[in-house]
Amino acid sequence: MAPPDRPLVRLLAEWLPRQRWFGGKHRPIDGLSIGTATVLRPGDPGLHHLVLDVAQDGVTDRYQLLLGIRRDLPERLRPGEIGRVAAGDGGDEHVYDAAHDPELARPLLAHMAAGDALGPVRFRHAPGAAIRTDLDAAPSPAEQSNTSLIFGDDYICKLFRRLSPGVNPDLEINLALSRQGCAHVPAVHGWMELDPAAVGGGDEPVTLALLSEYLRSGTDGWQLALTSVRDWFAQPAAAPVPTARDAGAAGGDFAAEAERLGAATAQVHRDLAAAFGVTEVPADELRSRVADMNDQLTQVSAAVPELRPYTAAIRDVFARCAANARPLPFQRVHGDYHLGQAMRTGTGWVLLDFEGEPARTPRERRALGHPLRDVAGMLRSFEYAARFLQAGEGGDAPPAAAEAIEERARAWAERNRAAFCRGYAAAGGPDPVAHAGLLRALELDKAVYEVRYEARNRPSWLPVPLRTLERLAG
Ligand SMILES: Nc1ncnc2c1ncn2[C@@H]1O[C@H](COP(=O)(O)OP(=O)(O)O)[C@@H](O)[C@H]1O
Ligand SMILES: O=P(O)(O)O[C@H]1O[C@H](CO)[C@@H](O[C@H]2O[C@H](CO)[C@@H](O)[C@H](O)[C@H]2O)[C@H](O)[C@H]1O
Repeated sequence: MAPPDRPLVRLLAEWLPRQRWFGGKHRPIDGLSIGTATVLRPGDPGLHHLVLDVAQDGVTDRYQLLLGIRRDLPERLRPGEIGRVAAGDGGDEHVYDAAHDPELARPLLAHMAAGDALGPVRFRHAPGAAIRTDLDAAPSPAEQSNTSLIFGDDYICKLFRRLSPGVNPDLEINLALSRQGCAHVPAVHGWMELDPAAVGGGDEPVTLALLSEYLRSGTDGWQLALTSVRDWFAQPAAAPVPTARDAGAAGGDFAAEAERLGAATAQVHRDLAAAFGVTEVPADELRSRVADMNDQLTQVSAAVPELRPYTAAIRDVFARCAANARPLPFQRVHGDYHLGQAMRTGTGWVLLDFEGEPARTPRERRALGHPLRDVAGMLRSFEYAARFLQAGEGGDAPPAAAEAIEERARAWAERNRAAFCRGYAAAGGPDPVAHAGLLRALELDKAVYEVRYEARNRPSWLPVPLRTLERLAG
């Protein structure tokens, strides 16, 4: 038998940067230590909850890991293998990411149903929730900033990978919206949290996981939008280039859904305002936000040279927004709103993932903002859907065909953007048309964020936000 691999912390430091959800892939790890280690299930297979303190560039971020330990690792669990460590008896055992092990996921439900506390890890259920404990888990195919487990047809349990101090806004907002009777969020059944004393204090427990109703009939907005774009591009090449108006004649039109999504967004904004309040902020506050937008622009153009041709034009738009600043109503918003954060179910649109942008600080994620910030996020997403397929369809096309594809992409995006804004305003949201300068600045700010996000996480997608910058910044 081969000798055991290196000590666990060394294995983890090598394994972490390869994970999709690891936020520090672009920086070397200077140090890694285990902050807390809690046995959730003894034996073989064993389940341990770890909080990892990862030091990078003078900043320590906290991640959580459900660590599985098995003497023999079945083939199906190999993709999650971290390595082998020495066992107490002189032999060795496999350590792996247990988020993908159905046998080890079941105890999480049982602990939530019972409201257990194991060391600093506490399991909670929502008032009145009776959690089923007989369900097996399968990993969600949608691996994004976090990792989710799907329990039968009933629950989805999101494990927050990077931990922020205090209550995670996703739990905080979902609970608050449920209390408002909001029809556009999934029911919360339970959650996991960490005693703050175990990680250096703080008043609030640290949210570890969120167990929600699984929307089994739902399809996420990104997939629906791509299907529509695909239909639209599949029109015969000889057909006249469509305008935004006649894009609706194509199969798979998305505009009616975009309009309904706009209306659902306005209703959620209204419920957020009712739950957390609205504050009228002075013009100076908006100018200070624009200064933050300029700071982000400076940082991203230093790191991503492809952004530099657009920097001056973006700054001009930001400057105009600051010059026209006036008092505005600010409130809690979604904060990272895009088509992948909304699911169309049999009864309507449901909004997901109120955690805010993964690269932002906890303070920024909970900060009040203008609701058009979310509108801007979704408008960007329509551009993404149109341009993402355009890259595949138009990549090798001769210039004339590429131009036709570009016009089709633009027509699809324009039609759906307009429909979303119409639905949003008709349902009582601030009219996007009446706030065009603010909206354009917010869209550009999101596009700059996306340039950094893609450069760090999915470099092959970088052309997607860049492709829209010329028009948006011009
Ligand atoms: N309640 C739910 N029911 C069904 N699918 C869901 C649910 N919540 C999330 N999903 C699926 O998981 C994906 C990622 O969820 P999300 O909360 O956005 O996670 P992340 O924070 O990792 O981005 C969504 O795009 C959706 O496809
Ligand atoms: O969903 P997350 O909270 O993980 O958000 C991050 O990842 C998103 C991608 O998964 C990213 O969204 C960008 O790509 C989407 C298509 O995949 C597109 O619809 C969005 O408009 C675009 O911003 C999001 O920005 C990031 O925070």
